[in-house]
Amino acid sequence: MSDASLSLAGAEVSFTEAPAAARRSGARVSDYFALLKPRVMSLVVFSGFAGLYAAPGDIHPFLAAVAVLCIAVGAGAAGAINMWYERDIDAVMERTRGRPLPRGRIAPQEALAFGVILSLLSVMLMGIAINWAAAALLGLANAFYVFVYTIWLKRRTPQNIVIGGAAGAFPPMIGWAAVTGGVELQSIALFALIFIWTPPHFWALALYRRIDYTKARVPMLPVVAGAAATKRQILLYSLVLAPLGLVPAFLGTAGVVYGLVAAVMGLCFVLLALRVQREEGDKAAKQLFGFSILYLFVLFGLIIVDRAPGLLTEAAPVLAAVSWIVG
Ligand code: HEM
Ligand SMILES: CC(C)=CCC/C(C)=C/CC/C(C)=C/COP(=O)(O)OP(=O)(O)O
Repeated sequence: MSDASLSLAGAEVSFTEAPAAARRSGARVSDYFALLKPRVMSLVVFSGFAGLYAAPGDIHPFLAAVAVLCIAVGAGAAGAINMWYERDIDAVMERTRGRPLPRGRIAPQEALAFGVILSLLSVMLMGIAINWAAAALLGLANAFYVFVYTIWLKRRTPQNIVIGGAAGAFPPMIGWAAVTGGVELQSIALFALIFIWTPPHFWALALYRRIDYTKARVPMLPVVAGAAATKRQILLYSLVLAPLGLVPAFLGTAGVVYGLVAAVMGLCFVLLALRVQREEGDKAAKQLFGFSILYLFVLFGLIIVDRAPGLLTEAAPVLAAVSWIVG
């Protein structure tokens, strides 16, 4: 067993590498599943499906399911490679030290092989079964997350997620391309929505997890520029996001119900960002992080529902949640 320790901002941080034997044995299906970052993947799959569902044209339901599976596996595989590359910082951060690699449940080379093989399989399957435009976009998103965000930017600049966040904005565009075979203004608008949503989504979390990032020496904005500057940036992006959320309604990707809900939720987003700016503690930042996730789920949910009017009644719980938050 090897112990490692490092001194950061006056604090002694130590972590322990798991024994090699533990790294080789005992990996369960659940450990491999955890490598796919399943909770983040849920929203990736949802937004990818919304892009597919909203696109003009027909796709056989079986092929639609294959396309969504490819998006899910491709995104999860990128997450596995990200966890392989970041196993050193994941071992230091409280939020991530329970992951399979720092816990020694899976050997690093196995995680890497798992991620690379699934990445290649998802892109190949998308190309062969669906079309090569969707496959190219999936490969690009995967490479962007691994090479641009994880390897190049994350440890170098506080703008890491502004640029690298493009990776997570691809899924609706991939879903759209699975149906149409191309990229159009409407799918670019869905991409832009997630792209601008990502910085407030992540900086809200980074605000209340900044000790973790300081320990791990990751130059996230709250660590490098401080809380006040981060809060100003969050507000700025929220002010751009609120009107951007309306664009799918203007472009006809979604209807009036979507437009109204997007307006209300955009306003709530800005109000919460203002609260983050006013408050000293972490409570408002935690609320904004949670709300950011609800925001995307609801908007992309309504893009789906607007295409299938019969589903509107099934969206009642979501609308109830929105009115609860507004109230
Ligand atoms: C570079 C861009 C992004 C960064 C840096 C980022 C960062 C994070 C982090 C650190 C977490 C906590 C994860 C955990 O410990 O489970 C998180 C949670 C989450 N993210 Fe993001 N995120 C980004 C983009 C996205 C995108 C594009 C989506 C989906 C469209 C997304 C969906 C989610 C969801 C659903 C959660 C909640 C998971 C949970 O329940 O903990 N994120 N994000
Ligand atoms: C192929 C495809 C569609 C890819 C999309 C991948 C995707 C959802 C990227 C979003 C970026 C993300 C979740 C970053 C997590 O940050 P982090 O890696 O810094 O988080 P961590 O600290 O939890 O590891």
